[in-house]
Amino acid sequence: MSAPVPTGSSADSVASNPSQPAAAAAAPAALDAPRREPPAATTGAAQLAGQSLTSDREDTKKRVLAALRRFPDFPIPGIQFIDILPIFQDPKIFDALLQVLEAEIRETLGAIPDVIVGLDARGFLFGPSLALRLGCSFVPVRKKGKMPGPCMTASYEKEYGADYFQMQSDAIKPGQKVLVVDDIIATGGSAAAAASLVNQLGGNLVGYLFMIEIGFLKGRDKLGDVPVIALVDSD
Ligand SMILES: O=P(O)(O)OC[C@H]1O[C@H](OP(=O)(O)OP(=O)(O)O)[C@H](O)[C@@H]1O
Ligand SMILES: Nc1ncnc2[nH]cnc12
Repeated sequence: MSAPVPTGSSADSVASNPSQPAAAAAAPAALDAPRREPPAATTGAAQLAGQSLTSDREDTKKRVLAALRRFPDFPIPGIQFIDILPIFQDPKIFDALLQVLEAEIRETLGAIPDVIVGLDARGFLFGPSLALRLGCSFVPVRKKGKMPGPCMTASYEKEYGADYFQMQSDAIKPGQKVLVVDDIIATGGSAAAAASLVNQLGGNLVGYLFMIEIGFLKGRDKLGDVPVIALVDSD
């Protein structure tokens, strides 16, 4: 059942799976190049650049948290609804968000997925943009009855109700690496249903990505043993 979301927006935690390898970005050195330490000035510059990337990322998380609006008792009594739409009204925040999400995917997965699966409807707001940045496909999971042709269906329960998700039966090729993307993970019911559809289609689920995690609902416990990236925790 539902519990109200705390009103505070203090923490800005990344909930990446720490067991995953970071993407090694450095290009391999030429085989016949002599080995030598980089000059101290280069090391210092690289460190500064790294620090600046980290602080940019923390800054983006703070801006995302600050942009959220909270509405009590929507869509039903007892739910505090987190409204993400202001993020998309500000192109600077939206762009910074995409940049950080892309970096989180590259670092956590260490590879680019073949397909981003976005969940109806708010996963459609940024899933296709992320797919373009990564150079991978975008495939939607939609609420039942919206798509033509043969579809697979999964029922699920979420924080404020129950519903059915569908995917077109040929949307994913067997073995494709799939990342499930959505705006918010609350109870995890929606994301778990999307994962079951991906599995039914023969996809290889490599992880999940959320902008926001409502941590106290412990939705990630439903998601099994793949990396779960959540940019900020709303608790
Ligand atoms: O973790 P859960 O408890 O499953 O809840 C999370 C889901 O709920 C919201 O979608 P909603 O079904 O309200 O659809 P919408 O995007 O069309 O508003 C949200 O966008 C997630 O998809
Ligand atoms: N509290 C919440 N706010 C916004 N979207 C949600 N989806 C599930 N729970 C939600």
